[in-house]
This record gives sequence, structure tokens and C-alpha cells, in this order.
Amino acid sequence: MKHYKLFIGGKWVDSDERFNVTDKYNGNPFVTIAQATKENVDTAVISARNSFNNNYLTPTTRYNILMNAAEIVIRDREILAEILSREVGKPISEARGEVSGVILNFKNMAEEAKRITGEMVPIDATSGFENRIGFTLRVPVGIVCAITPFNYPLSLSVSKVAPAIAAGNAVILKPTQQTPVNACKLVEVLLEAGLPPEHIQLVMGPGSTVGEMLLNNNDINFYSFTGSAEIGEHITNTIGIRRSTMELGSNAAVIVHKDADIEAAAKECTLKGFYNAGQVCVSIQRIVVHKDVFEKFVSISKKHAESLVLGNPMEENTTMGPMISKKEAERVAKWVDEAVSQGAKTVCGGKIHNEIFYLPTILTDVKKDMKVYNNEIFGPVIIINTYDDFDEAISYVNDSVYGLQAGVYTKDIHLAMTAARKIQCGGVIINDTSYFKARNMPYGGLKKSGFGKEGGKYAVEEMTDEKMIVLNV
Ligand SMILES: NC(=O)c1ccc[n+]([C@@H]2O[C@H](COP(=O)([O-])OP(=O)(O)OC[C@H]3O[C@@H](n4cnc5c(N)ncnc54)[C@H](O)[C@@H]3O)[C@@H](O)[C@H]2O)c1
Ligand SMILES: O=C[C@H](O)CS(=O)(=O)O
Repeated sequence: MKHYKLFIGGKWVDSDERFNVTDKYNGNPFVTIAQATKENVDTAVISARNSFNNNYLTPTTRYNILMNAAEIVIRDREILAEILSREVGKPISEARGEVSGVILNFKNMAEEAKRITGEMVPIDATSGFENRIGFTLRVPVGIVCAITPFNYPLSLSVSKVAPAIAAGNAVILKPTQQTPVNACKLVEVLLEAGLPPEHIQLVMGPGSTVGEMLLNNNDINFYSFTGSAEIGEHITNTIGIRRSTMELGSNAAVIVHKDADIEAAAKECTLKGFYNAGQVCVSIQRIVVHKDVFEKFVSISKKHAESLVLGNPMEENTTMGPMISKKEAERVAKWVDEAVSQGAKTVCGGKIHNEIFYLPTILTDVKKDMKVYNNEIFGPVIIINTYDDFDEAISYVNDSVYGLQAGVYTKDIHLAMTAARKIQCGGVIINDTSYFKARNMPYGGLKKSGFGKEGGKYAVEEMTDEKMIVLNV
């Protein structure tokens, strides 16, 4: 069985402690991973600091490294996709999509490495400062710690590591225990791409131990976290006044107005809602459809839900794989059963399949006090409710502790802009679902969905400090 080591101090380092990574379809371990100790973590931080202090990378060097990484990922795309499919359980077709997004992200961040600018500040326009010149400089924060979740592990690691490198930082990456193999391959890619070996550190192990060690190391300057709201809140409470970006949970909503293309909206909401077995931060969870088109929408959605092919994620015709674990499938089943016992109606699905799958499920008549409405399901369940007045639909979307992204289907520009202004989310996607991300857009949530932005120049800016320079000349 393949064993992957930690990458610390510019070399692959083994550990007496190790853990298994399982193939999420057959449940068999297929890789072992070295688990970091406190000594490993402390050595990683010291090494990253040394590299940041002694290996200044020019913008052109950063550009070249990131473009090289994109080319290497293109060369190894099928290997990377197969690893993702096995360790996450996502269909190979979706895994290839994740790798394609990574290629775009590397190229996008390579360009951003050459665009880091400050600005002139007209302080001479202030009485008494006529002889002074002011401008800002953007400088790298130093050491960025990237902590990533299980569901899009390669994409979300690159969404942190690439801007960190583009901004001139050294990086410490801690992937989740459930899906860490892609992170090992990512380090191999970056080393081959020419990144100075000590500019990237890879520490692996449980968040409750290895993750905590990182939070409590005061020489880390910035934490880029993607994961649950619970852990995100813990991190922000632990790291003190140090900066971070928090990309957290969601129970995303979509409004479908009576003037929308119902066939298209129902297809997009359904197929994207079951993408990665619903284990997507911006997955469509709460759909609210105008009463005049509700029955038509539900009927079309049911058709698409029942068209999904559950099976071995490594097979080309599979369109939905297992959930990340049997335990998560059982959690989703419990929440759906509770909702149904309280009056929700099951349109399709509604049960576990072969222990690790949860059937694509559509619920209607869901009440606001049900877990499937209030909490982040993070599983293949869509709830469809109805509305009459558009403001009622907006209130439905905003009735959440989360605020990551929302979708709004309407042909009426006035309704679209009303939604854009009133919906309390980091992103409002008109005539598409909440599950939308362009690699150069500012992506991030409000409320319990977190703060800070990933994507393009916005991620790079987050990982720099802005300094004000004044010349008294
Ligand atoms: N907003 C986004 O862009 C986005 C994207 C993907 C997933 N997510 C969220 O991620 C969650 C699912 O992923 P998950 O189950 O892997 O999340 P999680 O919060 O359980 O774990 C995320 C990461 O945090 C680490 N961690 C856990 N405890 C820690 C601690 N005490 N200190 C430091 N690190 C710790 C884990 O090891 C893992 O690497 C969902 O809530 C989903 O909404 C959000
Ligand atoms: O879980 C949602 C991720 O943000 C999707 S992606 O990794 O950005 O493609």
C-alpha cells in the first residue's frame, strides 16, 4: 500500500504515527499517511519562516512557478482525478472537473502575481502636507497556514496555496484526514514547478491535534480556512488578532419566479443540487418556487433526480457517488426521517442505499423548524417550498444563519436587482443557481458563512499587508 510522508524543512519526513485513507466506495484503505507530531509542526513553521526570510521570489518567478504548476497538473490530470475520485468518492467525471478548475486557478493566480500594486495617496491635498508624497505598498504577510475540508480538497488547497505563493508568502498546508492524498500530490507538483522546497510545508493529521498545534503556533501570520462554521468559529476564537479568511458552511437558497425558464431552472437546480452527493458549500438546499409553477418545477426536478446513476465513482457512467462516510449518510437519513415525521413530503429518495449512499432526495412541505431547513444538510437533499409574493421569497432566502450565495431565476430586471440588493449573501447569482464560482471573482460569505474573499486578486490581497509610505521631501 502506498505511503505518503510529511513534507517538512524541504524534505519528505516520515513519522512513527500514521493513519489510513480509505477508498470511499469500497471502504478499503488504499494509502497510509504519516501523522505529524508537535515537533514536526514546530519544525515546519521554523522552516517556512527561514524560507520566507531568505528566498525572496520576484513576481516573475512566482508567475513562472504557478504557470509551471498548471502545466504539470495538465500532464497529470487523470492521475489526480482518480485520486480525488477514490478518496472523496466523487464520480470520476466530477473529479476531472475539479482538476480542470485547479488548472484555471493556477493560471489565474500566476497572472495575479504580476499585478500586485499599491496606490498613490493625495496627502499633499491636505493643508500643511503640501510637500509630502504618499503611497501604499502591498507586502506578503509572511507564513500562510491553509486548512482545507474533505469535499473539494485539491481545488480548495490550490485556492489557498496559489494566491499565497502569488502574494510572495511561504505556506503550511494541512489537509483533512479524510482526503489528504491529493495534497501530497500537490506538493510534488509545486516542487517540480520550481517552488523553493521550504516555501511549502505539508503537515497531516487530525484537526483536533495537528490543527490545534498550528493554531497555537504564534509565528504563523495568516490562516486561510475552509470548513464548517463550528470549526471556523473555534479558529477565530483561538488565533487572537491574527488575520484569516473563513470560508464556512451554508444552506443555500434559490428563488424560481413564475417568469423563469422552468425547464432549465429545474434541471440546473436538481443536477447541481446533487453534485458531489450534495457535499458542496454552495449546494442548492432550499428552493422556493412561485406557486403558479410549483407543480411543474417539482415534476421536472423529480425526473432529473431519478435520472442520476448511483455507483462506483470510478465508472464513467456514474453520476452520483457515496457520501464521505456511512456516518454522514446516517445523519442525513435521520434529519430527513425527522422532517417526514413532522409533516414533510418525500417526492423521491428518502433512504440510505448500500450503507454509504443516500438516494437523491426531494422534500416538499418543509417547515422552518426542521433541521433540513435550518441546518446545512451537506448531503443529497433538496427541499422545495412555494411562495406567492417576491418579497416573501427574499425573506425565505434570508431566513438563515448562513449567507454564502443564492440563486434567483427571473426575467424581470427590477425583481433581479431587488433580490441583488436585499438578499443577505456574499454572492447573488441571477438566472443560475447558488452553485456558481468564477475563478477571478471575489468569493466568500456573510453571517455564519464566514468572512474574507477567495478568488483572483481578492485572495492575493487578503494574503498581503498594506503599508502606507509617506515621503517628507
Ligand atoms: N465556504 C466554502 O467555500 C466551503 C467550501 C467547502 C466546504 N465548506 C464547508 O466545509 C464543511 C465540510 O468539510 P469538513 O467536514 O472537512 O469540515 P471540518 O470543519 O470538519 O474540517 C475542515 C478542516 O479543519 C480541520 N480542523 C478540524 N478541527 C480543527 C481544529 N480544532 N483546529 C484546526 N483545524 C481543525 C480539519 O482537520 C479539516 O482539515 C462544510 O461545513 C462545508 O460547508 C465550505
Ligand atoms: O464546496 C465548494 C467549493 O467552493 C467548490 S470549488 O472547490 O470552489 O470548486
